[in-house]
Amino acid sequence: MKNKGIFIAIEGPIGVGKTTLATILSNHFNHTLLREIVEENPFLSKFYNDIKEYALQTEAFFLFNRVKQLEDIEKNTLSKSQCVISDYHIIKNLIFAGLTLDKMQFHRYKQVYNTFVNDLPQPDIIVYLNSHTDILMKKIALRDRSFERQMDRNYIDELSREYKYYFNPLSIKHNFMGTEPIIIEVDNSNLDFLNNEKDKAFIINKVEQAIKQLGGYA
Ligand SMILES: Nc1ncnc2c1ncn2[C@@H]1O[C@H](COP(=O)(O)OP(=O)(O)OP(=O)(O)O)[C@@H](O)[C@H]1O
Ligand SMILES: Nc1nc(=O)c2ncn([C@H]3C[C@H](O)[C@@H](CO)O3)c2[nH]1
Repeated sequence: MKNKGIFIAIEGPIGVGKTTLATILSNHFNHTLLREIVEENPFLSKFYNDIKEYALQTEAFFLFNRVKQLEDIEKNTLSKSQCVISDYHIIKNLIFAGLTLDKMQFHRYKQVYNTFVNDLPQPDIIVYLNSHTDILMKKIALRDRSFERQMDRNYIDELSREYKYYFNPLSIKHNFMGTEPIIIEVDNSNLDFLNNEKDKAFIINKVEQAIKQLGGYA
């Protein structure tokens, strides 16, 4: 078992069920839950009204918040051999920024991203969730966050496509700063981790297997 705590991240497009699954897993394993900030981002509702105009501020805010959260989690939790389950991976900054920034902005943003992310803790295991766009749109509508009410189906479609690109097994090492986390890819279009015990046991078992592979204890 490594000296540091195991770091597990859940990723996938908007509304796929990251926070739901991260909460279930952190309760099951009794690990620290790291949740992304959402409502605290002062640009998000303006961003959804005018993506081009507010993209740079929005992406910068998300990036620096996540950098701070991950620095804190390294100092206060992982370095003390405690495990963490996070409802995001910092790679999502690149995935979103690649869609929302113009070419020159994205080029500069990537330089800043690389500078900061190099020193941050990297997850050992990533659960990558994906679902059909129809299902994502339905979940987003059911959750009914005010700033997501006009969510563009094409935006969700493009995001899902970008996620597939970033999580393509052939480009993992390149896209994840040279690291090779264990990736558990699950299409949860027809799974319900929250209400169906069999589905919940299925995903917990997958994570337990990955932890064993790392030589750790769940
Ligand atoms: N397996 C599931 N079956 C049915 N509904 C689900 C399931 N998982 C999550 N939900 C519901 O879908 C909505 C989105 O879930 P959640 O907030 O966990 O997604 P998320 O990926 O964290 O979203 P975001 O990207 O916006 O942070 C919530 O209303 C949640 O209750
Ligand atoms: N533009 C942009 N960049 C990000 O890094 C990012 N991370 C999350 N989000 C949006 C998606 C959900 O509406 C909501 C909750 O995930 O916040 C983001 N939007």
